[in-house]
Amino acid sequence: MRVTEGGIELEVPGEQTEGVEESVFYNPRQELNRDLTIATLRAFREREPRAESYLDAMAASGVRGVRAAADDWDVTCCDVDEEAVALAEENLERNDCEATVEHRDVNALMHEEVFDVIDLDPYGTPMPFADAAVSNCRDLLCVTATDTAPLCGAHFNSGVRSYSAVPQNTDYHAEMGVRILLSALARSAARFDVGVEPILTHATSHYVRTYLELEHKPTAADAAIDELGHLYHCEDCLHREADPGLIADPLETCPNCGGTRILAAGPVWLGSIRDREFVADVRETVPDSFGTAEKARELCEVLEAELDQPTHYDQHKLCRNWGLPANAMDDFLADLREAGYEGSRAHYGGTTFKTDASVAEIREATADSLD
Ligand SMILES: C[S@@+](CC[C@H](N)C(=O)[O-])C[C@H]1O[C@@H](n2cnc3c(N)ncnc32)[C@H](O)[C@@H]1O
Ligand SMILES: [Zn+2]
Repeated sequence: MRVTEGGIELEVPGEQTEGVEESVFYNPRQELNRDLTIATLRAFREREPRAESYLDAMAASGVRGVRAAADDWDVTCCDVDEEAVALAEENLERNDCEATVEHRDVNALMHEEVFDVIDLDPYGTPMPFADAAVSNCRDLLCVTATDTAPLCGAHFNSGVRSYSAVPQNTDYHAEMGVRILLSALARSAARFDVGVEPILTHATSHYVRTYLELEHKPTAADAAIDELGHLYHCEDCLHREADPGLIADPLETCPNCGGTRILAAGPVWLGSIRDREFVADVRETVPDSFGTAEKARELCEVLEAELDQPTHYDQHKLCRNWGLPANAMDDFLADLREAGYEGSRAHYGGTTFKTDASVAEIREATADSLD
């Protein structure tokens, strides 16, 4: 079947069912991910004009590589699957794009060649590719993780194995995934004296995507490790605390409700998940012609305003826990701000928000409007 995306045309094996293209080599549900990738590459090149080479490490149909090549990146597409490689070659040719195509295990390729930008887009966890990628990527590492159940603690053992960290299943599960992934990538990079700075990260429908600016310097690696810490979460009242540093000092009793059902997670990334200015640049770079332009810009806008507190709340879950009806999110946030706290929406869902107020303070600040 023929697919058009971001101004390029692809031929992929598969069928269109009810308007949705289904193919092992092309996932239409990742178009937002790819549109944001291209916008990020454009914004990043403005920031780092030296960046020229882009490795589409798991090319499949070659869609990322073709789109990057159409934008004048010096592209290498790699895939271990023979059919995928043939397809990527066809799709490059169909769009008059030039790129090097490699049929091999991308871990071997990354250990042999250095790239300015590496894009990891595997099925499931990216961690088997992290060492080769962080040590052989010069400037920008783009990573997708689709194994959200292990990342958020729903598949606990698998999460511990893949990420060498303890995830916990909480009401902020997608954000738990973001922070577990960033922690594991920061620790992988640190082993090669590389520091990571997440300049854009989002959790969207069953995947996490992050863009890490790399600095090859021991002190930068130390700075990234300084962003790690632990989270303690009360299962009874949803009170949570962030504990910076690698040595955990877990809460035994909840300071809010006195409960003892406390979950401890970590090491997680407690730092910022994006650079506000960079995200604004990405938003301004998204052209109207992209299929997901509106969604991509909206996501950037929310990310720009999102507070840096390491865990978001879900207004509906809080209200349910309190046995109170939820009101409009804007009124709820206005109450928080009126009481002197910071409050923002969060990109994890329509009822999610961030604040510097504790659960008890949120309840007090919003009580009059909810009763
Ligand atoms: C999720 S798909 C990539 C989708 C594509 N990047 C896109 O945006 O549509 C994952 C691809 O990784 C390839 N792959 C898996 N292990 C690999 C390895 N070790 N080296 C290179 N490619 C690999 C698979 O063959 C598959 O085509
Ligand atoms: Zn509690």
